[in-house]
This record gives sequence, structure tokens and C-alpha cells, in this order.
Amino acid sequence: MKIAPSILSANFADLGRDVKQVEEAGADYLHIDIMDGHFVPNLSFGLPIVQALRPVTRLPFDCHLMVTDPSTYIQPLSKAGATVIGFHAEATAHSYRIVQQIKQAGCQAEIVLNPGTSLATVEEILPLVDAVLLMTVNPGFGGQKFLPSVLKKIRRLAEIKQQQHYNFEIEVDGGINDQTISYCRQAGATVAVAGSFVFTADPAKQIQLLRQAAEAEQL
Ligand SMILES: O=C(CO)[C@@H](O)[C@H](O)COP(=O)(O)O
Ligand SMILES: [Co+2]
Repeated sequence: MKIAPSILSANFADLGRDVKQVEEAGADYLHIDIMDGHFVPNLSFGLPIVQALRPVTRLPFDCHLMVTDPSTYIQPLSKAGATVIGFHAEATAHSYRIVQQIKQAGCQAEIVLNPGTSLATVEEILPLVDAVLLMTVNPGFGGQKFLPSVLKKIRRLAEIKQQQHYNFEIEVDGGINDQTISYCRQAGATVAVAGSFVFTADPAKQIQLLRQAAEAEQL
């Protein structure tokens, strides 16, 4: 299972150091939560932070857009060095077009679903996307409690992926720790985002705990 530390819980006064720490600890992606204060009731950071972090690390950037108008962020994010661009299905009536725009910009396309949004909303674009991110908390804040009701949706998505021979990653985001990661892996998730679990203690040790928990179930 791939691990994507979310810098929302990092020390903003020492962001470069925290990013280097998770890279050295073997993280697979850097998860960057971009919020506009409208789509979610919180503001985080935007392009200048993505640009400033690009020279600091070789980690692929998984940019999670929690904004009302994701299409305006695609070109600038691609230029700033984003690898994956994730947008919320709830934010647009034009998810097909946005997926095309992300790919034309040379990035990988990720569709994100809130806990209350059905998989049926994205069925038609599943063949096109590189990742589906299922929120396991309500978006907007770090440090919330994992919602176990989303496990059923992860299982259903994993079934569809297998039946249709799709190739996308199944990513989970919110309340991931060394217990919930194994529930998610068993349900079929392939990428886990973790913010507060990684950054509120020694990141290297926390990433190791996540890996152990995810791999233990595979034996
Ligand atoms: O997208 C979000 C929150 O909206 C996340 O990526 C959080 O940053 C995850 O934080 P934890 O729940 O792991 O503390
Ligand atoms: Co996120």
C-alpha cells in the first residue's frame, strides 16, 4: 500500500524540513490539501506553497483540490509541478471535461468523493481516471475521526475495478492511523493519506507503523 503524508498537519513554520523527513522515511507521495474557504469552511494554502516545495523534494505531489472552481487551478498546478490533481465530484457538473483538462496538462487525474456521495455519480468516468479518492471524513480539516461507513464504498469500488479491469488507484483520506489503514487495505484501498497520525509524532516512526499495519494483513 502506498503512503501519502498530508502536509495539512505538518509544521508550517518548518515545512521544508517536515517534507524532507517524510521523503527520507519512504513516503510514496506528498498529499497537498488546497482549500478555498468556499467549497470547505477552511483555508489552507495554494500555488505558492506548491511552487516553493517543488525544489525541496522528488516526491510526487498529490494535490487535493477542495475548491469550488477546480478547472482554474489545473494549468497553474501543472506548471508548479503537480503529479496528480484531484478534484471533488461535488464541485462540478463537468467532471469529464475536468479529467480531460488534467490529462492534457500532463498530470494524472483523480476524482474525489465526499462520504455522502454515491459511486454512481462517477461511474461513467471510471475508465478515464488514474485515481479515485474516497474521503473517510468530511473534508476541510485534519484530525477527524475515520468514518467506518465508507468501508462499504471502498469494497464496492474495488469490486468494480476488478470486474472491469480498471487500473486506477483507490485512495482513502481522513482519520487514517495504524488501525484504520488495515481496514481500508482489506476493503481494497491502494493508497492511504495520513496527516495528523504522521506529523503529531516522529514522522519516520509513524510511517513505519502505517506500513507494518498495512503489510501485516497481507501475510
Ligand atoms: O483532505 C483532508 C482533509 O480535508 C486530508 O487530507 C487531511 O489532511 C487528513 O488529515 P488526517 O485526518 O489524516 O489528520
Ligand atoms: Co486531502
